[in-house]
Amino acid sequence: MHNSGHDFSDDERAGLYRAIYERRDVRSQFLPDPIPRPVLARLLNAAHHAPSVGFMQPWDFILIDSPEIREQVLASFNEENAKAAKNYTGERQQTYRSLKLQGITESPMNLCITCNRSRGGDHVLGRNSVVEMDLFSTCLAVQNLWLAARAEGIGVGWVSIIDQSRLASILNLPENVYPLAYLCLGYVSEFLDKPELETKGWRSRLPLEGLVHSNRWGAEPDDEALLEQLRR
Ligand SMILES: Cc1cc2c(cc1C)N(C[C@H](O)[C@H](O)[C@H](O)COP(=O)(O)O)c1[nH]c(=O)[nH]c(=O)c1N2
Repeated sequence: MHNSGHDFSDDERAGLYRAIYERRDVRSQFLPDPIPRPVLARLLNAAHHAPSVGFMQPWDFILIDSPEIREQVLASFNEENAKAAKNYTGERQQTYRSLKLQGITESPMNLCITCNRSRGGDHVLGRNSVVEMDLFSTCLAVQNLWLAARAEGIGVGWVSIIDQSRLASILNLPENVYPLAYLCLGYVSEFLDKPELETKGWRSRLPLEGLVHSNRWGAEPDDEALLEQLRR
């Protein structure tokens, strides 16, 4: 059968999967080396080629190198992180406190990807029933950038332990613009083999076979051949 969409070479396909499997959330391994502008432009362009509801392209990219702004963001992180630590007790809390959950000042740059909730006007194609579709679209821009960064040898860390309204005010965001992702970017000393949360015993990857259902929630697929592949 001729399949003209099957036009990735084996190497190209392997490269894409490699970026997917070897992408990591980076917090501790940042090097101070600046990101060359052509590389940064490629990452932003990768993000800008994400799918978006009604082709809304709700994202903007705030490049942050100001030490003062980063210190303000870090202060919000420290406050929110102290609150978050109180959700745990005993050994779990000790483990939580031992986790490094941001690289705001060590990374050579921070990037906030925002979602402009009113871009495209009142009626965006595909956003009529579920208004959050713009946020989901912006998440895809984040993931595009994250994968492209991996292929460029650049680590990305997502810091969500920040008060969003404080972040919006630090970055001077207009009313309709939501600070969707606060990211730390930079070259790294290494990409870890596994998520740090797994290595540190916080949580491990769930078996995929238990997450695949057939037609209705809870019904295990009776496709043994597929299940066997999923167990690998
Ligand atoms: C929306 C969102 C928000 C956050 C994260 C991720 C995502 C998708 N992650 C990273 C997260 O812990 C990590 O992705 C998982 O542990 C899996 O590890 P790898 O990304 O595969 O290395 C993350 N990590 C961290 O150290 N501090 C944080 O605030 C956050 N916040």
